Amino acid sequence: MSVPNTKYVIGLDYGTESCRALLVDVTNGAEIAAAVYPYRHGVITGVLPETEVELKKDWALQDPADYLEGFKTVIPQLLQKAEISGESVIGIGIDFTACTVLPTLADGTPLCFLERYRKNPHAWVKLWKHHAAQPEADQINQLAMERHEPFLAYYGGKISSEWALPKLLQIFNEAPEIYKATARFIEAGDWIVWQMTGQESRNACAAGYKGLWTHENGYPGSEFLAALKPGFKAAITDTMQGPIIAPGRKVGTLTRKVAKELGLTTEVAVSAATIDAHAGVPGCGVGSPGKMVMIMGTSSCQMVMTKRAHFFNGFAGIVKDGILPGYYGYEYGQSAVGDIFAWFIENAVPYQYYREAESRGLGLYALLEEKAAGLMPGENDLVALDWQNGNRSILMNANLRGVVIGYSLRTKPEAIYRALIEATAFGTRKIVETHENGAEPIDEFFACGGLTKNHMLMQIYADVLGRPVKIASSAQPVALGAAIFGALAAGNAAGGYDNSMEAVQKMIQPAARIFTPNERNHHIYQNVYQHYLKLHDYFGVL
Ligand SMILES: Nc1ncnc2c1ncn2[C@@H]1O[C@H](COP(=O)(O)OP(=O)(O)O)[C@@H](O)[C@H]1O
Ligand SMILES: O=C(CO)[C@H](O)[C@H](O)COP(=O)(O)O
Repeated sequence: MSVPNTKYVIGLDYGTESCRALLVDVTNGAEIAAAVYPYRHGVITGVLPETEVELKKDWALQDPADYLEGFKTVIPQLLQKAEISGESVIGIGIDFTACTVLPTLADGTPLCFLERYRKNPHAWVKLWKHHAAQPEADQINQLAMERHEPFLAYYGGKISSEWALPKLLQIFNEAPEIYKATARFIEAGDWIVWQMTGQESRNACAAGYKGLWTHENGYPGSEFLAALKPGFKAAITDTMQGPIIAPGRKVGTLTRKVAKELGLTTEVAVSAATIDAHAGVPGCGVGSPGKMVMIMGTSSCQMVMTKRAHFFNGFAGIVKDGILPGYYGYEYGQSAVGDIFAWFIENAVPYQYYREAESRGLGLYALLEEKAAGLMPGENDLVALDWQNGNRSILMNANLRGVVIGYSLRTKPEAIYRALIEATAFGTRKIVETHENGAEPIDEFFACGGLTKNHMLMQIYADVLGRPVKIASSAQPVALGAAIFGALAAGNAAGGYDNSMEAVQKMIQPAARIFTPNERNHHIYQNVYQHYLKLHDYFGVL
């Protein structure tokens, strides 16, 4: 039951596999209720739903109907679970995976909702992990280097095939009729805000990290676009324009129709969207520079803020005020982490392990964690590269692939599983060293995301980094970070906040657990990491 006069905010975290929601007491960040909506169509690969249309390799799509069903399912569930009335909700914040983009008509109707386009894969949402636009990214990088385009420096010297412009250029190259019908090419986070408020916006976070927009220079000019492809020169001005609004700023309030459908009022302020990883920073209680937040899920992102801008190769993006206002936000990433472990479980575990797990009432993750925890660092004699879905940071090349060396006839599945986990930790260490060499020292590490429930994995990360890793107090820190942006959009007058630092201090509890490095293990990993670096430098130049 609600406490009289308590005000609440809602955080919506649209991850790769599901929409997670929190109802939060705005005065202290207490998590009153939680709800999850697994996407009905999940990640679309292989075949387009309800058709026989086959998708090529490296394609990854989603159905925007799942996103609508997401908030329409979880928000009423929150109110019901908390037994509160909608009148006490003052704000909503939304974080979304990015660059997850869709083509729509001028009124926001997704092209894949229209019968005439539904069978064309280019009419659907291109999920952040859609890597089929690598040739377009290669062309953009090559031309930008030749023309000394200023935007390249803001992406560490190379943009990813995951970003918006390669994906739009792929549509232009492969589906002219879809490109012609595209009035808006919009981030899914901004599209959801649009559906809720009727107001179109482009959040400064995704525009900066994924859309080639910079505070200093705006979007790349039409000359550059025309040099890419003559008919492409108006691509950005035609489809990606819209007011650039920083996360935490109010875009609008719920429309009457949406408010009624959700059981909320039309007074509810909706913040500009942000990227899921970036919401994890305030959600972990970080509001100042020099602290790296690792958001560890299907993929991983490593976020850190600095007082001033440093330009060097290897980061995925730098945006002024991109994470929180007043600082430069750096983003790094690993395109596959949890995905690697899911792939291993689905493809490389013998049936005896499934039978053992079933007979003991364990999940496969738990069984593998138990067996792999029994191995000492280095005992598996294996070294791996974590590139099953390419390398985002620091090499920015989606064509790279995974490597495991050291197999013997004695190699067991748990040894391989542990080597894959160690490889993702080495990949994170390479990112940390690149940032500290190019920018400023990192004095604290925080982690959140689905992988933090694997304590063996978290201990390996602490041992490989040689640094303590603090685990977020919240079970859903990304959604909590989104709720903070909802409180900022509502503002102090409505019971929220006007200052992000105050919101973080009031709404976030101290870390739930700290994994501290085991010195002996760290010493062993120092040697194994040298082998990782040799593989990294040898195979990283594909
Ligand atoms: N115990 C575990 N150990 C390792 N990986 C796990 C474990 N549990 C889930 N995963 C992986 O975590 C990923 C989901 O992460 P999560 O943060 O929950 O979702 P999302 O990436 O959609 O935000 C999946 O790739 C899954 O394979
Ligand atoms: O590139 C991104 C952030 O900048 C994607 O949003 C992120 O990699 C996807 O996160 P998750 O794997 O946890 O869904």
